[in-house]
Amino acid sequence: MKRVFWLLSGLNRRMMKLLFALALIAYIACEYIDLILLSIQENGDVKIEQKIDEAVAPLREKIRDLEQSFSQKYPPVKFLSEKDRKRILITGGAGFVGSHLTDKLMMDGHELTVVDNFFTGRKRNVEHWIGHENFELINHDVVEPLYIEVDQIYHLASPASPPNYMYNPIKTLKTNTIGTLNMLGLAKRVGARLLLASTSEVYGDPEVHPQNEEYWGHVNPIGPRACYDEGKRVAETMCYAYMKQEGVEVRVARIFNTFGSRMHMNDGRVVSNFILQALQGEPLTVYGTGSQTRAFQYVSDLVNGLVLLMNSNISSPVNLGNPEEHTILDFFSPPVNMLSSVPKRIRLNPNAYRGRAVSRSQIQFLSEAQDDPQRRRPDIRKAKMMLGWEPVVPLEEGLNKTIQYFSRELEHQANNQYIPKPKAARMKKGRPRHN
Ligand SMILES: O=C(O)[C@H]1O[C@H](OP(=O)(O)OP(=O)(O)OC[C@H]2O[C@@H](n3ccc(=O)[nH]c3=O)[C@H](O)[C@@H]2O)[C@H](O)[C@@H](O)[C@@H]1O
Repeated sequence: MKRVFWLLSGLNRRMMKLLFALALIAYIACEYIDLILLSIQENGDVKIEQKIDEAVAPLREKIRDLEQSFSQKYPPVKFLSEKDRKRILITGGAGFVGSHLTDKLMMDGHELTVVDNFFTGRKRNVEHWIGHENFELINHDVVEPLYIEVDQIYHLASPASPPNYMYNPIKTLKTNTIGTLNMLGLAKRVGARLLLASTSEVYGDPEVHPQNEEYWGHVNPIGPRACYDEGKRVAETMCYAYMKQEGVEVRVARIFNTFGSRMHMNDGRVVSNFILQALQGEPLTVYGTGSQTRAFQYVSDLVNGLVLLMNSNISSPVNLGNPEEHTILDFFSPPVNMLSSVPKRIRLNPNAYRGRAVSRSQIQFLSEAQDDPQRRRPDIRKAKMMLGWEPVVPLEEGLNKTIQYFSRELEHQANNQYIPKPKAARMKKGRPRHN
C-alpha cells in the first residue's frame, strides 16, 4: 500500500489526468463490448426462434387439418332402417356422373362403396364424404375382380368422353368387357342387382331419328369410336347373357349427352370445351360444319333417372336423355351469352364474348371428327311411361350452374398457376400405352 502511495505521490497532475482518461476509455469500451455481445446473442436467439417457427409451421397446419377433419360437417344424410338401407357399389363413383350419384345415394341414407381407378375420376369429387361412416372409397380397377358384399351395383366405370376413351382404346375395351364381366360375376356371387351405364353411342351414327330403344344402331365396328361403342354394346350383351343364364337382375340405362359440374376441365366434350374457351376468350372449336345435332341433359336429371331405373322392375334398356335437340352451332349462344353472370376476377378476355352474340370470326372450324354421329335425340316415351321420369332442369339453368362451376375451377387453377387447355377429340399419334 505504501508503495502505491509512494508511486502516486510521484505522479504529477498531468499524468493523473491521463490515467483518469485512460480508465474512462477502458470503462466505456467494456460497456460497448458488453452491449455488442448482448445484441449478437439476441440476434442468434431470434434466428433460432425463426428456424423453430419454420419447422413447426407445417406441423401446426397438419394439426389444424386434423382438427378440421374431426369436426368435419357432412351434408345431411337421411336415416334409413336396416330393412330399407342398401349396401351399394358404384364403379366409377369418383367421376363426373358417379360422384353426383354418390351424393344422392348417400343423402338418401344408403351405405356406399365407391370404386375408381382415377383415370378420369378425382378424389376431389367425393372428398366431402371421406370419413363418413356410410362411405368407403377404394382405389381399384374393375379389370381386376372385386370381392365385397353388396345389394346393388351401379356400374359406371369407363371413360366417357371421346378424347379420353380414344386415348387408350385397348384399355377402354378391357374396362367395358372384362370390367363388366367382373361386376356381373360379383352380382351373381352375392345376388346383387346390376345397373349398366350404357350409352346413346350404341346407336352409332343413327339412321333412325329420334332413337328409340328398339333401334339396333349403326356402328362402325373398326372405327376410332368402336372401342367405346362396341365395348358398351358387348357390355349390354353380357348383361342379358347373365340375366338369362344365371338369373342376375340387370338394368340398362342408355345415357344421352350429359353435362354439369365436376366434368373434368380437360374432358374434351363440347359443353366443357365451349365454356372453358369462352371463359378464357379463346375461339370456340367446332368440328365439321357444326350442323350435327345433340340433345343435352343436366346431370341431376340423369341421376334421378338412374335411381328410378335401378329400383324399377324394367330389365330391358331405357333411354335417359333430354329430347331438346340443338345443332352444335346453335348451341353456342346460350353459354356465351351467360358469361355476363361470371365474376370479373375470373381470367377472362373482356373484349371477347361478354354479353354479345358470337360472330363467325370467334369460331374456329376444325376438321370433322371421324364417324361423328350426325343426329342424336332420345325418344324417352319408355322412361316417361314406365318410370314416370323426364328431365326437369331447363338447359339455361343447367348451363348457368356449369359456367359458375368452371369459373370457380379456373380461379382455383389460376391460383395454382395452371390453366388447362381444352383437349381436342383427336386420336393420339403413335402407339398408345395400355395395361
Ligand atoms: O356427353 C355425353 O354424354 C356423351 O359424349 C360423347 O358423345 P358426343 O356426342 O360425341 O359428345 P361430345 O364430344 O360432347 O360431342 C358432341 C358434338 O360436338 C362436337 N364438338 C365437340 C367438341 C368441340 O370442342 N367441338 C365440337 O364441335 C363433336 O364433334 C360432336 O359432334 C360420348 O361418346 C358418349 O358416350 C357420351 O354419352
